[in-house]
Amino acid sequence: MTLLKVEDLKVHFPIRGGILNRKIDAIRAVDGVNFEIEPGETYGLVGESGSGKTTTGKAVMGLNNITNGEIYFGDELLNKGNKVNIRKDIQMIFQDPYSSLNPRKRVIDIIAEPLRNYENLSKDEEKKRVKDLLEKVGLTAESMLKYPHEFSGGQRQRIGVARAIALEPKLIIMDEPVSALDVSVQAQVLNFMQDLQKELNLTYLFISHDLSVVKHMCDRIGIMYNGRYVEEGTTKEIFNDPQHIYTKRLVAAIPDIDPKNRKENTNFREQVKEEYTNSYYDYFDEDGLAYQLKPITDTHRVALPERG
Ligand SMILES: Nc1ncnc2c1ncn2[C@@H]1O[C@H](COP(=O)(O)OP(=O)(O)OP(=O)(O)O)[C@@H](O)[C@H]1O
Repeated sequence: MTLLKVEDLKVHFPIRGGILNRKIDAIRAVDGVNFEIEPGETYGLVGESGSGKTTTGKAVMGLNNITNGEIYFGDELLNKGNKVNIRKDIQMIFQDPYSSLNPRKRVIDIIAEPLRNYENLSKDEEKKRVKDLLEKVGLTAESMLKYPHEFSGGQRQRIGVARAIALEPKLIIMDEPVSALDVSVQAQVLNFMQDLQKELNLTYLFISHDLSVVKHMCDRIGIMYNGRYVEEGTTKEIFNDPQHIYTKRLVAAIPDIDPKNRKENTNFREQVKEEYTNSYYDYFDEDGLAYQLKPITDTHRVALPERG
């Protein structure tokens, strides 16, 4: 059964003004988004800053009121109207381990917090659980008594992961989990998250602006632009056969790693540049918004205008 199903999700934030502070307009942060995530997969949500990725993740987590739509977790509808129920099966890891861990709390209190909210453990049981969680993320039991500033960035992200897995969730939403880390540490943390996924049967919603990271991590990818999807497909479809000009631009901007493909990539880049200059606006409606997605294979959907 599908683990997460998001149907026609809209999250609009009111813009207020005038002397009566009335709602005069709205920021359409998420504007009609549909996607499904299967158990065990890593689903990437990609787009530039402001495209609505974080707002989508927070809506699924129940951290935002929603304006419209339905969010299903398995066969359970999570939202009643605009309020989304918080589930312990869904946890979120944030971008910046420096600011998402309370600097005044010791690691034991940080990791035990969700346990204290949901489970009634004795002090000894709690200590044992925290020790096991620390071991699972590759940290020693002594870490328990330390404060976040005593750890490196990569270690802090591991503490965040230990807290996120404390309640044995099924789905983890990761919002730019490695963007704040040194490049040398990023691969280490990503590989560790992949290992953990296999070990604990986790499903990931992986939010990122970095396509090379997403390529490494994800099975399927949704590309967002301005609150809407422009394309969705398997990682192979998105990277080998991008259809929307916005996706093509993102893919063309990835630096060459393999010198064998350099000529091919330069040709692709030139082609995309030309298409961008000549036909960019054909890909959007008169308000500059993406069209409805249409399937071109069983797994690949693209926001292209009606032709003919
Ligand atoms: N609480 C809020 N109130 C008003 N506007 C908001 C709020 N949260 C987000 N927005 C706006 O919604 C839009 C989408 O923001 P969002 O953070 O979801 O984008 P993003 O793709 O995750 O970008 P980033 O990677 O920079 O976080 C932006 O225009 C943002 O300013």
